Amino acid sequence: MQTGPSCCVPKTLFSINNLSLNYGSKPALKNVTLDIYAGCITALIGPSGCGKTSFLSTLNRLTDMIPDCQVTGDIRFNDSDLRDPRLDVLNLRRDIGMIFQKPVPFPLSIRRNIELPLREHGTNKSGELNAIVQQVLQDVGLWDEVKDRLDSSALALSGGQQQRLCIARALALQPKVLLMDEPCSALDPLSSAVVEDLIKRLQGRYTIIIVTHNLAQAKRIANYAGFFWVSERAGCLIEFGQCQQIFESPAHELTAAYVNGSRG
Ligand SMILES: Nc1ncnc2c1ncn2[C@@H]1O[C@H](COP(=O)(O)OP(=O)(O)OP(=O)(O)O)[C@@H](O)[C@H]1O
Repeated sequence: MQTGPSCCVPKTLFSINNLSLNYGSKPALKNVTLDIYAGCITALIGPSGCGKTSFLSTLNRLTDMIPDCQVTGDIRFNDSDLRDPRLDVLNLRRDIGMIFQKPVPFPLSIRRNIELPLREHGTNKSGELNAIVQQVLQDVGLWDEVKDRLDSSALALSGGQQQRLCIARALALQPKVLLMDEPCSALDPLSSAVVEDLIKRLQGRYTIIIVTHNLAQAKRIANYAGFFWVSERAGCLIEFGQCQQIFESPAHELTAAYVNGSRG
């Protein structure tokens, strides 16, 4: 099986130090420290409940919206304090888009799905909107499939097409980062392969952090991988490194057991 390419010169985009997260009194993440490199695909792997989604949600401050969720530790993004309470969170989420497991198009036309966030961020000229709609649909390989029905409901698209539309909608805002939470797991195998190919093509232009339970997929597309585990009832990062190293010569025995299928 092919392993993901390694990034040439790693340049830190997120620097995360001693990140912990509690839901009320229940710890979900404990002392997570790692760097995420610009332009690379980083896969987060590990068994259910080890805090991968919680970790992802701290990176665009979605955790702010969860009552009783407390985050401690340091997250630097582009050398700025991402946890600074004065930070403009709307702008942060423009820079750091999120794609969810289940595609969530708005119940609007294909065109309006992409235009809506653009209009919210101040782009209103129809020529500019049309150009962006075409560009991002081409970027996700959907243009030829939908160019004759841009004003039809997005809900009539297949699951895989809906997921590519959601990625196009995120790309329209010209993010630096895409956070992807199991973006293929709700799709049939063919659609999943199409979305996976798309993610691979986006590597280099965007920094991508993807949570996946599909180890073969992580191995195929990621440059770096982080392995999470539950230890003393909280999620923790056991090992982080180049994808090939994590899968072929893991330093930790738990990582080896997980990637070889004997644990998790
Ligand atoms: N909003 C919440 N309130 C309370 N507990 C939560 C909340 N979200 C997650 N948890 C708990 O935090 C822990 C980590 O959950 P999280 O979803 O981050 O793990 P995960 O590794 O992404 O799991 P999965 O692979 O199943 O999606 C789990 O024990 C979960 O039950």
